[in-house]
Amino acid sequence: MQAKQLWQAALSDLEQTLSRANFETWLRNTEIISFEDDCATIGAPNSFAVEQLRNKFALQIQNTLSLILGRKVAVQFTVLNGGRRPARSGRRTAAADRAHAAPLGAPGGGAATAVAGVPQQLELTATPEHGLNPRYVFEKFVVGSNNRLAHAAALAVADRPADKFNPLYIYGGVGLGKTHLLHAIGHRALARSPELRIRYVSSETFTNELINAIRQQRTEDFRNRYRTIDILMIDDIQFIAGKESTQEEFFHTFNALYQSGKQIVISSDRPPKAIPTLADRLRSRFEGGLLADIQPPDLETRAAILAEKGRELGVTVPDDVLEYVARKVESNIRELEGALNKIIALSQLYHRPISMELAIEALTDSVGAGRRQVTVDQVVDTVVNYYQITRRDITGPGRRRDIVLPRQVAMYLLREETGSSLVEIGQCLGGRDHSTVLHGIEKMERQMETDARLRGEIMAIRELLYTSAES
Ligand SMILES: Nc1ncnc2c1ncn2[C@@H]1O[C@H](COP(=O)(O)OP(=O)(O)OP(=O)(O)O)[C@@H](O)[C@H]1O
Repeated sequence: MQAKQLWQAALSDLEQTLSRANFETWLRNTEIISFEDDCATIGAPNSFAVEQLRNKFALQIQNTLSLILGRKVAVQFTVLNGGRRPARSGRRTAAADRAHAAPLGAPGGGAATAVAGVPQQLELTATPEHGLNPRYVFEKFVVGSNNRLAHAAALAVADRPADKFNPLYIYGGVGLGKTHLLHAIGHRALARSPELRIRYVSSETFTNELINAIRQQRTEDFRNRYRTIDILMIDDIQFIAGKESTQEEFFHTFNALYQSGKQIVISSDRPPKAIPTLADRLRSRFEGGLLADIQPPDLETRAAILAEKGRELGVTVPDDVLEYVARKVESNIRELEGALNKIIALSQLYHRPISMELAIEALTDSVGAGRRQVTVDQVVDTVVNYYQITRRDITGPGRRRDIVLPRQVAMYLLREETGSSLVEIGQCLGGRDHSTVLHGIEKMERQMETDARLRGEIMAIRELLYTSAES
């Protein structure tokens, strides 16, 4: 379990530094198999995933683990032999099988075993039919003034679908609990009426399923599947904005569900009117329901959330530590959890009690260190070297594609790796307007969803960046 805590802390970090698509595809379903002699053995569900991890993410994973522990560690990858095993044992779950798996062939291997008192809630698998994550329930959602309306509306929808708030559109910044609320609606509605057909889906999944259906000439199946759902929850709708055929299909799905009295719940990082590429008719449909925002939590709510996360992990965290962490990480709850996970990981690895001293040590060494370690100049230099252009090219007025792409990559990486504001990024790239920077970043995010080559380039630049930042 100590190894498991370490991996959980690393995943929290990686979730923030990798794109969502990369994290969900390659990292989400990994597990740590052993951590011995400063070598972590990470298991992935199949050999293709192992290859991807080894080729594209090894360095970043190694750096993240090294940062958490404050010393250099090695990493190796292997295929999990428990995760996709045919269900021979009948009653036992795949998770239980994994927990009792025989050594997996890694040096000193052997599955991590649970430590008494620490629940297995870190298991992040979701059941396939409705896509709900068992961790995200109302009981574990802390209500504060920042999310009160969204929480109340979500409860009402779960208890009386398609009654008052249809669609329910929940919006707010990254990592503030939108996904958690969507899943919670699904769990509660199912607990009340198990016969309901419920589906949680990210907009990427919706888009991919649509694309596959078109490719396989099975759009009719696709429509039938979606139009017979009682509660459809679609996460991060901003990603379908700009994708015309997806929007078109979603519009029809939306109408079909709405007209037959079914509930639709949508989440986004911003209100409909702030998504310029959203088709007008979709925007007006969304605005016809309830728009509920989630703001960043205040200090008290942040501390309460941390206490809840500690409880979930079966760990008692002293109040002063809760407050310290809550003061240190202000905006993003995912980051808040990551900070707590790191403290717990250190405490378990070194057999030290959770104290202010340990918390200060853990957070000074590693919270956000992956990001803060690199400077704006390092990012720009690494990008221009990688694309073999000059600083003058990237800061100048040139509009050639071979200059515009590196410039937008630099915008994206400056935002992701240094946390600079749009205005600061614009300034360091030749005095560009913040809206140009925003456009550049959004374009990269969209393109990365479908363009494997661009994803590879960005990954390679990131690796160079961290390698050079280390030396
Ligand atoms: N009020 C809360 N109480 C307890 N946990 C919370 C709360 N809000 C967020 N969290 C936790 O913070 C983490 C991030 O939340 P979530 O994934 O729901 O954010 P999000 O708003 O969907 O982010 P994104 O914009 O990246 O999709 C989750 O682990 C979630 O459980």
